[in-house]
Amino acid sequence: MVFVDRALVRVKAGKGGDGAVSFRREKYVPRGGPDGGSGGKGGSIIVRAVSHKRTLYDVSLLHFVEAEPGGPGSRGKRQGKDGKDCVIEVPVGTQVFDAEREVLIADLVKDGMEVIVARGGRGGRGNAAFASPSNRTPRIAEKGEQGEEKVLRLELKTIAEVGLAGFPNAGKSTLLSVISNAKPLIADYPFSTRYPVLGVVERKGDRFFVVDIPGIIKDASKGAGLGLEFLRHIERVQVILCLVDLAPFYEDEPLTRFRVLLEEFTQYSPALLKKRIFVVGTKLDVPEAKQAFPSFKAALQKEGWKVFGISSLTGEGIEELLDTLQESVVELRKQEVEREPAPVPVAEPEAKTSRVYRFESEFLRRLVEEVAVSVQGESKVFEKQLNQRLSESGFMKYFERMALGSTVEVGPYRFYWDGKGLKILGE
Ligand SMILES: Nc1nc2c(ncn2[C@@H]2O[C@H](COP(=O)(O)OP(=O)(O)OP(=O)(O)O)[C@@H](O)[C@H]2O)c(=O)[nH]1
Ligand SMILES: [Mg+2]
Repeated sequence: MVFVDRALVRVKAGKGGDGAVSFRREKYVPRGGPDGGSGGKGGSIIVRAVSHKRTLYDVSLLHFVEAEPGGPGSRGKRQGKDGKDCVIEVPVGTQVFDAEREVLIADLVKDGMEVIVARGGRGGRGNAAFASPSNRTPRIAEKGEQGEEKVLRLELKTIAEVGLAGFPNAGKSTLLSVISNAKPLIADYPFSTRYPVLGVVERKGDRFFVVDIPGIIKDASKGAGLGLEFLRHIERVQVILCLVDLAPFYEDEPLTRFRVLLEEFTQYSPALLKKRIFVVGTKLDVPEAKQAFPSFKAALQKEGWKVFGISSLTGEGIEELLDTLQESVVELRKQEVEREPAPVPVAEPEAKTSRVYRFESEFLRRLVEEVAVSVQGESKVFEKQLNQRLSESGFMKYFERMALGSTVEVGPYRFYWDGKGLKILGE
């Protein structure tokens, strides 16, 4: 598998089909009326997140994607065929940007989430639609509308709760192989891991994701080693484990290596330091490592760090580490729900064209459900109460950036934005 986490692709939605000019021709009807049908709608371009993909490699080879045009209208008021939508599948965690305007269109953080990035053009009306008492034989029909066109920048930022960071050879991949289903490459030479590897830890009826990234060395932020390129993949984790090899094969002291690691984090993005960070001394089965551990731990504890000692070989300390990790993950997940609203996909600032926005927000879904249950099918009352609650919760401002007529999807509910509030969307 070739790992690629960025891609640029130009997309063009299908043109709408042209409307037809035609007149009814039947025996014994000398001058039949206009019967030219409308053109079909052009296909749209959709970007969808799927869990079985791990890389943007194939997408990066696409360069240009175009959806099918709508078919032309024809006689007998027959409408043209709609063009097929074109779906670009990307890994979960892909952010979709409009490259020309540098705005985030969507952040596809869950399996199955999708966004329409370019809408197909509307079909043109046929001459049947133009008949009026003053013009019974219109010879005009509309052309189909052009499909939207965009340049997309796709950027994959792995979604995982826990990230493993450390110098090359620290034992990151070995730990991942012991605690999760992943089978990463393990080797005694530096930079054996060349791209992020995701593993699932299943335990005590729960599961969480851990991502292993290539080793980091001094001056990585200036391009040394594999550079800080891959730190992007721990930007979204909740907990970072800093693995420090305590076996005596390095020039620097373990403490020094830990500080270098923190310094490289700072260079990349100070936000990383705001995450929960645990220090993990590794390879305690090696006698020298075992010996070095107490003073290493004491020194860091004095500064307020939480420190663990493990051996992936014997399993020492692993259960204790996992217990704490799981507690943290559960706790931080709860906080996340409380911290909402933080809707995704992100609405564009002052979007001009209407589109479908799917909000994967637990908070919003609950709010809609509560109102729905309380008013029991009275749609006018439902809309009124819903919009009131949305204003109170501060959610309304997200919708205000959308173009008029945009569709808003929340769980199984669909609405449209009428400029002031959400209205229920009938099929
Ligand atoms: N004795 C001992 N050796 C270990 C332990 N964990 C890892 N190793 C060895 O250390 C070497 C490096 O392990 P990896 O897991 O590949 O290290 P890494 O941090 O993923 O390295 P990079 O991918 O290069 O950054 C391998 O030879 C492992 O067998 C451990 O707990 N005890
Ligand atoms: Mg590795």
